[in-house]
Amino acid sequence: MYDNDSPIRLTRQQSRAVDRYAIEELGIPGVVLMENAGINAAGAVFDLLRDAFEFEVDEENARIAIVCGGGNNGGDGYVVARQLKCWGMSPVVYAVKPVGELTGDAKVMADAWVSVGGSVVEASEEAAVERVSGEWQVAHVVVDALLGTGYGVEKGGLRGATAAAVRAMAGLVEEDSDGGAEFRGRIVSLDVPSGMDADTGEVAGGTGGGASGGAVRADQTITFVAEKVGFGVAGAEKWLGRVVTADIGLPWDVVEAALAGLEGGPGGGA
Ligand SMILES: NC(=O)C1=CN([C@@H]2O[C@H](COP(=O)(O)OP(=O)(O)OC[C@H]3O[C@@H](n4cnc5c(N)ncnc54)[C@H](OP(=O)(O)O)[C@@H]3O)[C@@H](O)[C@H]2O)[C@@H](O)CC1
Ligand SMILES: [K+]
Repeated sequence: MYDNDSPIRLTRQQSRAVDRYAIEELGIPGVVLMENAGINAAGAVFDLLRDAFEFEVDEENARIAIVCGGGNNGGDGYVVARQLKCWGMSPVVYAVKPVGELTGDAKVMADAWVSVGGSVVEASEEAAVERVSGEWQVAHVVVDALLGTGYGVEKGGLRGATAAAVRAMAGLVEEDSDGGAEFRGRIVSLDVPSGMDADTGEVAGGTGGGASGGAVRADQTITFVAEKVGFGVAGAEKWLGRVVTADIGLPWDVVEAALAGLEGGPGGGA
């Protein structure tokens, strides 16, 4: 974690520039950045678990569902799963894209999770998500690793199994507030609550959601490097919950050097 209290907010382009600078200029592989992101996020999940369920949950009985998308945000989720397993927990990964169809860094991390004996429940069709999401109801922590900075509302709302998974996660909280089936867990989003546009804070369909709209309503968002510009927009706090910033193994002066190379410099949108 940085000790500078996230002094700036990053655009999507700036987030990408930081990753690219580390990979291309400094020679730090993308999987190293992803491992750092995931291990720091796992630490924050562990802290949340301890703080929220101090007297009833230990490593062996913690029920953790990690819902992974098909991009690098999903890759972070597979790292969180592996790290929590190192610490004695048995998280279950739910994958909206089959592990065999992943590419790049996310594929490396998903394969690593399977190699260490981790379990993956594949739910790449909407009906499958609806079937398995009942298991999230009894989780202590549901980790949202579906979409990060790669999603924008200009893409026209959410598609397929991802849309169903976002609806199911939103439903956990809604049922709770309606006095229906009680969800006593916490929802943690990695980098950005899935469905929120990191640049504008917009959510397709607004608060009404709809079949292809809505976003995950997180209790906590663990965001990488720095907050995103969209987090500062009025109304965004409804989706974000408490925001925690996690580093990806890059000292702050390196982040500033990466941003200095972009038009407008490191000021971001704060
Ligand atoms: N080394 C690095 O770069 C690091 C990156 N990091 C992490 O990477 C994240 C950015 O990753 P990213 O760029 O892969 O994008 P991401 O947010 O996973 O979304 C892509 C996925 O979304 C899907 N999708 C898109 N639109 C959709 C829609 N309308 N409805 C449904 N699905 C839709 C799209 O599907 P496809 O279009 O391919 O079918 C694809 O599967 C960043 O937030 C941080 O968490 C950290 O680990 C630090 C190091
Ligand atoms: K997310």
